Amino acid sequence: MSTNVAAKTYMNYVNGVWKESTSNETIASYNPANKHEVVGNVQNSTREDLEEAIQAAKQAEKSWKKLSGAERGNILFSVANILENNLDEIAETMTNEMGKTLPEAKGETARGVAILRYYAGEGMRKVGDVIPSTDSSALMFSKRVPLGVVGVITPWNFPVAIPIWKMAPALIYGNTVVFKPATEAAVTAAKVVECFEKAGVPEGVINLVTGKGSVIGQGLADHSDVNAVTFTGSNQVGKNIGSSVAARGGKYQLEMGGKNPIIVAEDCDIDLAVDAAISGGLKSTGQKCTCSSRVIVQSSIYDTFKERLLQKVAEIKVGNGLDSDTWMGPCASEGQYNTVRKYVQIGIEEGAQLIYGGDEPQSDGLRNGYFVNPTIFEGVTSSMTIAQEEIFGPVLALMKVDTVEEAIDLANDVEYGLSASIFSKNIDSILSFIDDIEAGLVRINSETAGVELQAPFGGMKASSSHSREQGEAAKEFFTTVKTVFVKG
Ligand SMILES: NC(=O)C1=CN([C@@H]2O[C@H](COP(=O)(O)OP(=O)(O)OC[C@H]3O[C@@H](n4cnc5c(N)ncnc54)[C@H](O)[C@@H]3O)[C@@H](O)[C@H]2O)C=CC1
Ligand SMILES: O=C(O)CCC(=O)C(=O)O
Repeated sequence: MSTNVAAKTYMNYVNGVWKESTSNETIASYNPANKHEVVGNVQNSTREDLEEAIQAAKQAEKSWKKLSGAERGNILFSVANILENNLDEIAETMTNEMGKTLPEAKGETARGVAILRYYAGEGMRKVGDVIPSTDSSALMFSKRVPLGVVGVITPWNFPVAIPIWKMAPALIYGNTVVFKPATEAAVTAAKVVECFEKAGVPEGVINLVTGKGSVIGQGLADHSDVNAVTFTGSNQVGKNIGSSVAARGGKYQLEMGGKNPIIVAEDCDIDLAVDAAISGGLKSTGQKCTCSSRVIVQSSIYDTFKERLLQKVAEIKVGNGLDSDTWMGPCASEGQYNTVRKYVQIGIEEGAQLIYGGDEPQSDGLRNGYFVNPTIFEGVTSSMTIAQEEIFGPVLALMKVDTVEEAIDLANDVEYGLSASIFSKNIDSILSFIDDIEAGLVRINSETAGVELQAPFGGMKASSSHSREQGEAAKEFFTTVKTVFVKG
């Protein structure tokens, strides 16, 4: 464990108090644009720390759930205002900590504000239905009630939006939270939790415990006082969490990987499709579960599409996300950088043709960061590893097909089913795509990435545990239903 004394050390937040871990150890969170810069040190927490947080959350739930939805909503409105007032600082921390460009980080933080306001409003909306009883003198109704303590385990790629789209609905419906963020974004997470503290969220209602996934994340999954766990991250970790929570009868929700296709049909607006492949595939350095990674193009327009794509990709400026002319920042960590390099090598070895990138930018200012150039392969077939596995990097695989039917079959030929898009002006192709594509997010003439907070979000197949997040769908996960029968 390295502690950099020059960088600030961030504490856990347990029962309304910022406190050190009982381990007396911290973990450094590095700037991926400059691997020598420590953005902050976070607590390397122990199971003892976690136990204290879970018990605080359990205790706090008794009075938190007794507040009216409107009262809880007022507190979330306040969190939203405080986050908005601190937007620039939090966005800058995000860029420093995980590399996405400052405009993207600001956009994400503003989205966090909007999500908080959306769920604050939910506090005033209905939590049940009156159902006619067969007994005419009885009143029967359903009432949604909180689950109890919710464990929130989040990744580094959306360090503000993902924690907030899990914590805000958990809280508004009366649950309390123990939040374990990815270490690569834990400083940003601490700043988000500060907004909840400043808004007057009562002690124990939200708790932050940083540390290793195998200790704190698994500890949440295993603990019988944690009634539900919501997770976003890799498939491997997600599946383990799901089985651990299920084994003790808890509720779980997993949002995991994608291998999202964009189909480019011969009748489409090619320039729009090129822009969508670039924006959907390479923004955030390809580190979104909704990123386009397979570009499936009809053969009659393949050469034109490829030529325009190569022209546009050549204009991309890779650099530090804080620089105003940077379009694409670094990979978020050394591990992520190594993963991208590994997949580029596998692509070459398996016979795909590398037609752009695959290397690092050569500028002196970028040597200390985890930068890679945007990368394009062609001649990719469905059996290749780079057509099947989530890379989570700026790598596009071009695949050629003769018909839209063939394109849809190819698009479905992966274990994932998160997001998928088609570019076409033909209504028959569009309708077939809507019906036949195996994806939770179906996008027509629009890139695969892009999520609206008021709509259900989640995937089919191995991409999720089949529940949905965000919008009204969140109510399904964060509450359970009582059916009440009243007779005078
Ligand atoms: N679907 C998505 O949005 C994301 C997908 N990924 C995928 O996962 C790959 C690896 O990224 P990682 O950051 O390592 O993801 P990860 O799945 O290891 O980490 C996600 C969260 O789970 C926690 N965690 C790790 N091991 C755990 C364990 N054994 N028990 C409980 N919690 C645990 C982490 O600390 C973090 O908070 C990426 O290359 C990408 O393919 C990563 C981040 C987000
Ligand atoms: O595309 C988005 O805005 C959300 C993506 C996401 O949830 C993720 O990458 O984990």
